[in-house]
Amino acid sequence: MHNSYQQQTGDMLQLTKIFSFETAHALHEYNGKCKNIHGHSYKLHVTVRGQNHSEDYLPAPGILVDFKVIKELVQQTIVQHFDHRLVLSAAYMQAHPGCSTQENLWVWDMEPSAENMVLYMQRALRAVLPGEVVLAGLRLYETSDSYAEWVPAV
Ligand SMILES: Nc1nc2c(c(=O)[nH]1)N=C([C@H](O)[C@H](O)COP(=O)(O)OP(=O)(O)OP(=O)(O)O)CN2
Ligand SMILES: [Zn+2]
Repeated sequence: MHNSYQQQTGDMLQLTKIFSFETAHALHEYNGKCKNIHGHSYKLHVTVRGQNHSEDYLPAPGILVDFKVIKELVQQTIVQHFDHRLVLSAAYMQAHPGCSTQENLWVWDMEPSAENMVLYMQRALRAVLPGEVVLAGLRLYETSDSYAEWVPAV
């Protein structure tokens, strides 16, 4: 008899935690309304998986990594930095110098598109994740029907 977590199938055990934050941005050289400063209620889905899949089940306390640990790490490395911030590229700032007086401004070398944000987030998070888990994916919803996703190379 096998327990619920069966190595024989080669199945992967993953955990996902979802975060929300509000960020304003603009896309330099974008041909459309997103060239102007506007905000999104972002949703970030953070998925981790275990490094070691040799057990039929997880011994007590039965968890891969505490959801609380993921929560604290993501809050510290991502949410705190993005929430209620205005993210603009250096190129955008050069074209719109008046924005520099904004107290919550965060200037990036790159454009703060969903793609570049998720790339930044995977770098930041992979640097702090505990050894027993690896980052298996990040999905950043900019709107309810648009998201950028990072998945590791196989
Ligand atoms: N590949 C990407 N395309 C777009 C990005 C992005 O980050 N990556 N970003 C934007 C805007 O910042 C914003 O997301 C657009 O929001 P919104 O206008 O609400 O989205 P839609 O165009 O899908 O909404 P409609 O209201 O249906 O026009 C644009 N593109
Ligand atoms: Zn936008």
